[in-house]
Amino acid sequence: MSHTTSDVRTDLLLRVDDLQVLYGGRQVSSLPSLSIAPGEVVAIVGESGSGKSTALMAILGLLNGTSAQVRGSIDAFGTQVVGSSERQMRSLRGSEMTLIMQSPQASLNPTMRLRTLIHRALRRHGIDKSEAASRIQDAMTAVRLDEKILDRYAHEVSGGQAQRFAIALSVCLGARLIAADEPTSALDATVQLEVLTLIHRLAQERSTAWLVVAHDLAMVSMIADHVVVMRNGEVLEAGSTRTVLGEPQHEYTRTLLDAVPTLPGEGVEHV
Ligand SMILES: Nc1ncnc2c1ncn2[C@@H]1O[C@H](COP(=O)(O)OP(=O)(O)OP(=O)(O)O)[C@@H](O)[C@H]1O
Repeated sequence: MSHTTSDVRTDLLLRVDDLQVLYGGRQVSSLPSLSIAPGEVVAIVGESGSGKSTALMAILGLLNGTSAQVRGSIDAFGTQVVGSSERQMRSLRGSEMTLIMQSPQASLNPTMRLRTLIHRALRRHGIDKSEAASRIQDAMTAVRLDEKILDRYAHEVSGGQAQRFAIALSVCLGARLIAADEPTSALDATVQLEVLTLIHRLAQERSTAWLVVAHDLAMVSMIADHVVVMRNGEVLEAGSTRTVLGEPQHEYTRTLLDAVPTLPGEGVEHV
């Protein structure tokens, strides 16, 4: 994941250099270097307030035009996110890269059936009806959800189903990078494992890249290829998950690891 400026990789979907986010002159998040290629899962971990979500929001361009001061370079799909207009970012978000929230039910419009939501999203991105039907079928198969569920409203599905639906929506739109902010925190343990398995499978089978914010290292060890450990707005260590979690260099990472109870059962291969 780390690189030097001479190390040019043409397959990268995302490349971040010297990112800093400040509010009122105070640095709340920074990422010196991060890159993601197709099929890679990168996790940003750290305790509450360490700056994980802020980094994710900056990468998605969601801090552009806010009181946040964003410095550095974020190249997403060849577009420079820092300083981009909301119009430019909108065409990128929802097609090339999407965001999955902790609780998708809260962000899904409660007055519409899931089928309407998915059709509207596809229409907004210029996908016609016949193409939409085949994309929906493909995405629902990918996330292992029965298409019948599309006749329901968001409040009529479980948290796990809603999260799968949110992922299906991203798949439908053709997202090559899915950013996810604590995608399993609101789910119970068995369902968490199902969603992690799904993330892992989409990365493996469809080369979907993932940037996942998490505080749960058990989850990270199951799905992530690379991990970035943050504290107080700074990166403490970063590298392959095997190295960072297997031989943590920083006392803080060891503390986070000590806080992991036991890894939940099988279902996903450990990286
Ligand atoms: N709009 C804002 N204005 C001022 N400070 C902010 C703003 N948004 C976030 N912060 C600050 O930035 C810091 C990092 O917050 P962030 O939400 O990125 O942390 P986090 O690691 O994702 O935590 P959590 O796991 O609790 O979501 C915090 O100190 C927070 O108070």
